[in-house]
Amino acid sequence: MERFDVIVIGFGNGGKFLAGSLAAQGQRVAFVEKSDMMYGGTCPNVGCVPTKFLVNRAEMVRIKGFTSFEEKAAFYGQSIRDKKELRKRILSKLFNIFGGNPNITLYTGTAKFVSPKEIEVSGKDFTAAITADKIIIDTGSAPFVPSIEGLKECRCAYVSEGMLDLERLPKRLVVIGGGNIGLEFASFYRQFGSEVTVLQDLPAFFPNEDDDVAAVVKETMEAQGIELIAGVNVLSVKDEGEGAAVKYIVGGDEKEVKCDAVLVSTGRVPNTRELNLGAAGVETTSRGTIAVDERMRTTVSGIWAIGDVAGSPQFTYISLDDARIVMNDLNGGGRTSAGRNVPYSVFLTPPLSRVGLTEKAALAEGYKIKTAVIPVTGLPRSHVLGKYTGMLKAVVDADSGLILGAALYCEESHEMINIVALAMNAKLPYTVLRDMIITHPVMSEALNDLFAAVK
Ligand SMILES: Cc1cc2nc3c(=O)[nH]c(=O)nc-3n(C[C@H](O)[C@H](O)[C@H](O)COP(=O)(O)OP(=O)(O)OC[C@H]3O[C@@H](n4cnc5c(N)ncnc54)[C@H](O)[C@@H]3O)c2cc1C
Ligand SMILES: NC(=O)c1ccc[n+]([C@@H]2O[C@H](COP(=O)([O-])OP(=O)(O)OC[C@H]3O[C@@H](n4cnc5c(N)ncnc54)[C@H](O)[C@@H]3O)[C@@H](O)[C@H]2O)c1
Repeated sequence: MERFDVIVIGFGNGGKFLAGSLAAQGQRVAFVEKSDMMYGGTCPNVGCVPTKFLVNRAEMVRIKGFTSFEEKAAFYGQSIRDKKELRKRILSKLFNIFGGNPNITLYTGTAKFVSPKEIEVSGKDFTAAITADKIIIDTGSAPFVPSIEGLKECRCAYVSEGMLDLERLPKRLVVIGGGNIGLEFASFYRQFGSEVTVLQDLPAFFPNEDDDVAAVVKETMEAQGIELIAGVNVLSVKDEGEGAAVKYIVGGDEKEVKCDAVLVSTGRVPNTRELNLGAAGVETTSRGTIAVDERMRTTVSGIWAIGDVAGSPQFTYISLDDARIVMNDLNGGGRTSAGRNVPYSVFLTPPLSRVGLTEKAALAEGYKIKTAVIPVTGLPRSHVLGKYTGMLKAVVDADSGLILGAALYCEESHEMINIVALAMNAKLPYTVLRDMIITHPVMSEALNDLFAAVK
């Protein structure tokens, strides 16, 4: 059995950071990744990067002025092929990222606990037994597929990963599940030229936003031609000719929608099944995620878990931040995940970005608040881009003047939101953003206007 100082299971963003950082400290690291198609984890291969590549390509349909479905379908097919090439380039770069590092041994195989300090790795043509006093689990998550009649057998039903390889543009796409994945795919497929219907089980879309923000985003998506149907119970998905028929109930009525492809985006479940956690005594939560404390320590001393598998917010930068917390813990620091401000962006057209509390959440938490809401129309950058859609909203603590949260629904909001998050993290009063000198003509100037409107 080969002995290491640390075993890192899973080549996600956090795992990559830990393997590199620990090796730089002179520790001998065994780095285990199950698939040679997944170096780098979900984000660069089948998650953030390919989807945002397609968001960007879909935007070009308008710029290039394609009008017929055939032109759009040809451009879409080429974009998927370009995306596949991009993945190959990223994969080979990530495979070689630790090449020549004498402190890192990369195993391409599935890791399974044999005891709290021993791991068996099963690769294509080898089995290895390895041991270390410290083990970090970063095995991520996989799509959850609900038990809907006919869904698993349906030839044209896909989860996000399969959909990202589909070279034929569906004329009609049905999306089951209106979360981040469902809405982003709905948005870029619509721009590529598909007719899109999103079926959401919850009574409303954007349940984490205030009603005024949710209404503007919904109206905009509908104006773009995306059909958003909430409060739905999907009954069945059946092959029909080359496509499928999806039956559902809404408001007591049974309905049917026909389509060429079905995207199933109904959430993701943690990858724990193959780990044989019982052999190590590592406990899981009622949601199936690995139970961790605020330092990402599991219930077994010497074993940590990070990212999606540990039930953290499912973002690649949180996998990284969890890893920073583990690194800090290993070095004797006291950093925890408590009170972390987690901004995020949903890459719609335009993107919807959020940080902190909504108005309704702030009131529910007992804050005395001031708010500001401004439209995007009239901002200098809007004129430059010719894009006038959206709104911005901020919530401020009336007593302290600190920013409690913001929703930015506008072009470039995925960049702007990090400025607001910085101000919140640094505990700056809202007046700092109101009065800050900001270059021109950029979308961030809107932060001057937004915080000037606080009342
Ligand atoms: C379509 C899509 C779009 C997304 N878009 C965004 C976005 O725009 N921005 C954003 O921040 N987040 C986005 N996410 C979420 C983000 O990709 C994930 O939250 C993030 O990748 C999780 O990182 P992780 O380190 O926890 O796990 P992962 O990146 O999933 O890495 C886990 C790795 O562990 C490996 N593994 C699993 N089991 C084993 C085992 N037993 N042995 C060895 N290896 C194993 C897996 O093969 C995988 O490579 C998106 C996700 C999807 C699916
Ligand atoms: N831009 C980003 O940062 C980004 C983009 C994509 C994904 N992600 C991450 O990936 C994670 C997974 O995304 P996701 O969209 O699969 O999950 P999600 O949890 O965000 O959304 C799933 C949605 O499907 C609905 N649903 C569940 N079962 C259903 C059913 N039977 N019928 C109809 N609707 C149903 C749920 O109510 C929910 O709204 C997200 O949590 C997100 O953090 C992030």
